[in-house]
Amino acid sequence: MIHIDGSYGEGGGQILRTSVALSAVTGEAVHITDIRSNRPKPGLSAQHVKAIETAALICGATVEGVSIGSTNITFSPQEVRGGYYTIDIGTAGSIALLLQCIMPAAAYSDTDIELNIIGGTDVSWAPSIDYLENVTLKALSKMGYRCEIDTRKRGYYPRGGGVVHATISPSEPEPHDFTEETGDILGISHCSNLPEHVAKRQADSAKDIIGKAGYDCHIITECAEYPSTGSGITLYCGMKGAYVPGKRGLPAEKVGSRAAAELLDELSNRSSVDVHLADQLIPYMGLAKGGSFTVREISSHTTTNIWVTEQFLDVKFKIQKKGNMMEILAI
Ligand SMILES: Nc1ncnc2c1ncn2[C@@H]1O[C@H](COP(=O)(O)OP(=O)(O)OP(=O)(O)O)[C@@H](O)[C@H]1O
Repeated sequence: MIHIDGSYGEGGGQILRTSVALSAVTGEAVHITDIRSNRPKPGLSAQHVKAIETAALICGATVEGVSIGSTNITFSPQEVRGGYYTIDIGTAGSIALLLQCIMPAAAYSDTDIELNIIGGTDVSWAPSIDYLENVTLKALSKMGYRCEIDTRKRGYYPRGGGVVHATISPSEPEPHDFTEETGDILGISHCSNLPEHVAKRQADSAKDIIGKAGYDCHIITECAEYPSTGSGITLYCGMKGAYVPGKRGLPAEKVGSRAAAELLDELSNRSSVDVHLADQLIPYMGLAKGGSFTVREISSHTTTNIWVTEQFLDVKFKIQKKGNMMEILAI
């Protein structure tokens, strides 16, 4: 059994998700202690419990200590099984983060895994569903990963109620050397149960800033009446993205301009991936035992994910400076 100190590095939810994911892939049981000790409310929250339970469901794992507030769990997996699973997170807990915990192992199933997930699609401190689809999954497809996402309803904080259908097909991760991709900036600006001009103003202010920086951009707007109320914008270009959720009291123009500034910051150097994608690629590069990318800076999520991945897999990551960027290679 592998022991993981959950307080290592970033000490948040990601150590837990990556540990459970790689335990499910390798079949090695894992005991995780001091879970989320660097967060104001340590231990498992509802969305972490749901992620572990879903991982357990798809690989027939027995678990111990999986309840809200728990700081210690044991996860003992068996074989990953294909099939159709319905998962209700019950809150606006992030569907993208639940998938982060499931996706590595799901690729090792003998048949497709179909998931119908109810929860949050556009919430804070997590990738938006549009980021997952247009940045993360696009990058992973270059490594042979196969997952289709269909967002049927968006879910915003606090009610959630978003519905996403994900189909993951069997595949083996392959090494890929990511290089800078240029092109037009694309985006999706959306709102639910709010006047249509909210989505439009978010998009217009982003377009204005992006245009002044000399890029062409195409941002679609979406206005709907879903069970929850909210707004947000995701912009992307190549393997880089920026997501900003709307917030009561935050003008729609600010939401759009923040997303534009964030993406332009990522595009201002020749790196191949953005700071968030960098941490998300690590477990797949570990499984592929190879590949590389450049990024403008290394986050503590990335160094923490490297550490966790090295605990489970026979792989080493090398970090080196490359001009004004950092390069990460899996060996
Ligand atoms: N705006 C964003 N765009 C893309 N990805 C994001 C964004 N914000 C956060 N992420 C990703 O979401 C993940 C969050 O990991 P983290 O450990 O903070 O998880 P968490 O479970 O939300 O943390 P905790 O619950 O401990 O507060 C990381 O993979 C990070 O790259």
